[in-house]
Amino acid sequence: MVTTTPELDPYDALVLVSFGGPEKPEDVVPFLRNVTRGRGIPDERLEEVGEHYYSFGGKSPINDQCRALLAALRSELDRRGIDTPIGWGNRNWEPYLTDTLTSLDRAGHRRVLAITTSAYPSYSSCRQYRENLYDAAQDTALQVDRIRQYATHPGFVTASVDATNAALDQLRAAGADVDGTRLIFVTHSIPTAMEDASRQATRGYVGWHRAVADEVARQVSAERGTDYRWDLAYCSRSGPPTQPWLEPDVNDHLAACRDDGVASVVLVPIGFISDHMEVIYDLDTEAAATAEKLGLGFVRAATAGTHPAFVGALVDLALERAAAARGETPQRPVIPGAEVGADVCAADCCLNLRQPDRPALCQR
Ligand SMILES: CC1=C(CCC(=O)O)c2cc3nc(cc4[nH]c(cc5[nH]c(cc1n2)c(C)c5CCC(=O)O)c(CCC(=O)O)c4C)C(CCC(=O)O)=C3C
Ligand SMILES: [Fe+2]
Repeated sequence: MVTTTPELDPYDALVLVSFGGPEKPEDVVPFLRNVTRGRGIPDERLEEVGEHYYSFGGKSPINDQCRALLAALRSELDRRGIDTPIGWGNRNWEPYLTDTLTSLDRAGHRRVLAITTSAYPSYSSCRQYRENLYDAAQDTALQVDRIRQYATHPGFVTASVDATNAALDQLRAAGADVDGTRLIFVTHSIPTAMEDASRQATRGYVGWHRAVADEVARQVSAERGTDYRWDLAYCSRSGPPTQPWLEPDVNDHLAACRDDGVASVVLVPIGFISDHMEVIYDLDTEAAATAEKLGLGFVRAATAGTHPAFVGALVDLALERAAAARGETPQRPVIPGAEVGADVCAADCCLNLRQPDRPALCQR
């Protein structure tokens, strides 16, 4: 029989919702087809991205990272005496979200709380997940809610602060004078039209990243007694060259930093929660090579991964969402001056510019 634990009532199941990635070389092309269906990405870009995967044996690290996060969430729930099951479903690869929700439905679950591996507003990181939840829940009796967009939660920021400090320590151990190190916060580029749409109902994709970057830099600066300068740069641009995307590209920005007299940099990938392909290829391979060529000291800080502050924050966010679903008014921790993410998005949140009428869950 399906039961609920009081803390998570009314939810009787949790589900981790992620992007998905190939497990072996034969998966790469079908995975890329799933991701890019109807998105107008040039073939050359797809071949290029396919090579990124093949250069790592055709396997993305993202699925193993989801398994590690699931195990960490399970331990944290157990530690708090919460025995609610937690499932896992992806948007673009096995285990597919549709199959996961179908099995939860067949097992008698009714109210499911989704935890996405994407922390910011924007069509790609918010609404697209909610559209996929809508589609996946279609033939079930499930009611699916989602934890709020969480990048501005203090626990997520703590993980990045620790990672930035560790990266600065590593640079110093290698002999760099880290007082002048530039912190370069990095996230996935998106089309500028998608950024504009994200500002309709929230402070936007860029605004959220700037708030997180500012707070990480502030905490790191305070702890180390040095006023660190920071910038926000972007990776993983795709789409046709005629379409404007957020800039500067991280590689161009490294050159600009060198021209500015900077001797070393720490790249802090605040846009991603784990070391998936964008991180290990676009940053650890490509940007690291650019830095090497420029003679810049370079360390890439860890992503949140299974940092205890991050895992604890996700469980806190689930409890917060459950309290709100019960009609209570929970505390909603947020970093200073930043926006609290929405549990239930506004109708015009992160609009789908291609298919404005496509239905999505977790909105008014
Ligand atoms: C904001 C954002 C996140 C962060 C939020 C989140 O985590 O969701 C993210 C994550 C990811 N993106 C990933 C992979 C890909 N993204 C692509 C394409 C695109 N991403 C976009 C945005 C984002 N993407 C956009 C605007 C496009 C253009 C096409 C479109 O408008 O949709 C393409 C197509 C080829 C290419 O163009 O690069 C691939 C293969 C993987 C898996 C990595 C792995 O396998 O380890 C992950 C975690
Ligand atoms: Fe992407």
